[in-house]
Amino acid sequence: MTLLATRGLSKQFAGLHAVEDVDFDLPKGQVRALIGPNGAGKTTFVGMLCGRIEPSAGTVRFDDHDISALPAHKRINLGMAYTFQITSVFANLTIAENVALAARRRLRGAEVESAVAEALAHVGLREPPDRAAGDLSYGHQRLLEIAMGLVQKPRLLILDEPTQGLADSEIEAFKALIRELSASATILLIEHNMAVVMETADRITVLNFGQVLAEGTPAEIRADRAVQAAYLGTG
Ligand SMILES: Nc1ncnc2c1ncn2[C@@H]1O[C@H](COP(=O)(O)OP(=O)(O)OP(=O)(O)O)[C@@H](O)[C@H]1O
Repeated sequence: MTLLATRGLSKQFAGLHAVEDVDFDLPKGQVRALIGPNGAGKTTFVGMLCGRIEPSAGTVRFDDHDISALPAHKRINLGMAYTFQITSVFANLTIAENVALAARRRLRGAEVESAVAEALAHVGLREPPDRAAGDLSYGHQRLLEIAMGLVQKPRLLILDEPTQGLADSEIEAFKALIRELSASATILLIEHNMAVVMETADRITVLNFGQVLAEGTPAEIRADRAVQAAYLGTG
């Protein structure tokens, strides 16, 4: 079953085709990586999926409903969660308070507390929960954001550059986390770290100049000449 689909999805910024005519299908349960050179349109594309960026043309369907006109918060209520390159944690709140805010979208009372603890344990953020989020390193703020996404028990989890700022050991733990999460959620992963992409993704979509250049398994993408030329700089 297809959980998320786009048709003809496009975005122009003052004449620049950031995303151009993208048809994209993400089956339920898949871990899909979205890769491409800097400026290929990845963040713009997911911004349109989430309702943060208004498309110039095209449609987005989620769970077979046309959500193209829905505002971002309604898409979250349908089961989409996302973390962005720019962290959106509240710096003055504690770690636990940040996750609790997200948890209250679906839970009340004592359930919030246990869900917060569970989500923090899940992402492996080993920091005191009463620490101010603003005091965390960039990488740990990214993990906190993932916990904020997870606590909402999303059906689709969109992660934009989640390993940026993480130490090597934390990246290893992150790979395991993705595999574990894929049992209960569909995942769309924008990631520059090719080891993470190759080891966690079921399939990879490659964007280049706003268009889909290739799509396939990690092995197919690794062997694709056009991808090598455009993305890896070897051809
Ligand atoms: N708000 C904006 N106004 C004008 N141009 C924009 C805007 N947002 C993105 N762009 C342009 O659209 C193109 C796609 O950018 P986007 O950030 O989506 O790429 P990306 O693949 O996510 O890049 P990166 O890997 O560097 O994050 C780029 O040329 C970028 O400069």
